[in-house]
Amino acid sequence: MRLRENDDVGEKEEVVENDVTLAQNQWCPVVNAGFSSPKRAVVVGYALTTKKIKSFLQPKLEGLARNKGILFVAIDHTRPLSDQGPFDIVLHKLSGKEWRQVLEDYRQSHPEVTVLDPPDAIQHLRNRQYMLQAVADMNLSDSYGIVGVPRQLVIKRDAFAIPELVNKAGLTLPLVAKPLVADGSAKSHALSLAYEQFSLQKLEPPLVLQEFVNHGGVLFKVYIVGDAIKVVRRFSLPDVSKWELSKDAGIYNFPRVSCAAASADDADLDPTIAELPPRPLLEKLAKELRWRLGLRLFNLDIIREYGTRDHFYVIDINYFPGYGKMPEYEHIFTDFLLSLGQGKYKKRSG
Ligand SMILES: O=P(O)(O)O[C@@H]1[C@@H](OP(=O)(O)O)[C@H](OP(=O)(O)O)[C@H](O)[C@H](OP(=O)(O)O)[C@H]1OP(=O)(O)O
Ligand SMILES: Nc1ncnc2c1ncn2[C@@H]1O[C@H](COP(=O)(O)OP(=O)(O)O)[C@@H](O)[C@H]1O
Ligand SMILES: [Mg+2]
Ligand SMILES: [Mg+2]
Repeated sequence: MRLRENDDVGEKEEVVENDVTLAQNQWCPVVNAGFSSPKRAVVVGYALTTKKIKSFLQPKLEGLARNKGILFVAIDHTRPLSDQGPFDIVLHKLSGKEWRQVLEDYRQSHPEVTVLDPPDAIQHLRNRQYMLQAVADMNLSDSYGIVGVPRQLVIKRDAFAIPELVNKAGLTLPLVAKPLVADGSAKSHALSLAYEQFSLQKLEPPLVLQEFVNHGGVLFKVYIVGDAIKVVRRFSLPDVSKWELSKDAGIYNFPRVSCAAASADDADLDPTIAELPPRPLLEKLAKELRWRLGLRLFNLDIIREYGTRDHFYVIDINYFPGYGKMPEYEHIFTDFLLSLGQGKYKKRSG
């Protein structure tokens, strides 16, 4: 099977082909408490873009995986999935309707295989109208802080109507305009910052208009891998002042803000801006989102409203993000895959 390009939402596609068939049971020596015992390997079939393979499947990860008894095997797109493996886990980040259907059929016919993650749950994140809904529904507020989402408005068509719609909805400028579809294409990452009401007509729907929240130019990336959480700091868009707003600055377009954002972990920053969100708050948020979204591999972009200590906004959620940039991802990921594999064997024998 070959994946079709540009099906429903003009998706990016890059297919990696490989011809690998495994023997029915892959055995692999795992060093355990000083002596070696043969254990069945956890076989992870992967379907990833070339870019993702390069950033994620790094030699250190593969080496560590091998030592822990995890085998990564490339999925061959020219052959039926059921003829390959057998896999314990299927790890994927490819787009396209056809591929989604292949995965859904495979999940039905192979309930014993963990597909990371279910295609319909991933699909939910590909539309910015729904992406943050789960966070809004949670209404998380406790002694550690408040987590919300910026107010937003969906514009499907007719750019001329935007100023009036924004006015009616009571949204406050400046606004961030984000493409409605978040399909990983360059276009889906292009943002505009709109400072002035009538320039809003220049925007190109379909899009989401989100209130810009001043946050001191620092963003927190919260990486989630199953139950594990890691947070890093990144530089973000700078705050917008009243003075800039009064200049009627119009609209600024950014081809892609997020990928250019450097790490801010080692920067000398104002501690009131750089302090990480409280761990218990993130634990609660991640736990609830794993359940609500039905995903185990994702990250959240979180900002702290400038001038507050504990008002946070989730502005973006990404499926299977760039884990290569997450500290210690090799250990965290292999432990996670192992726990999935072991859980399954226990279930079978229990
Ligand atoms: O490529 P990377 O390592 O920057 O990872 C991208 C993510 O960066 P992050 O880890 O959040 O800094 C990136 O996150 P942002 O949307 O940029 O916040 C996306 O997850 C991106 O996937 P896609 O293009 O939306 O399908 C991710 O791209 P893919 O690697 O999945 O293509
Ligand atoms: N509501 C917002 N308020 C302030 N800054 C924002 C807001 N939304 C996005 N940004 C900035 O724009 C960047 C990209 O937006 P994001 O929604 O994360 O899109 P992408 O999916 O392309 O990463 C963020 O990393 C942040 O710097
Ligand atoms: Mg982002
Ligand atoms: Mg994103």
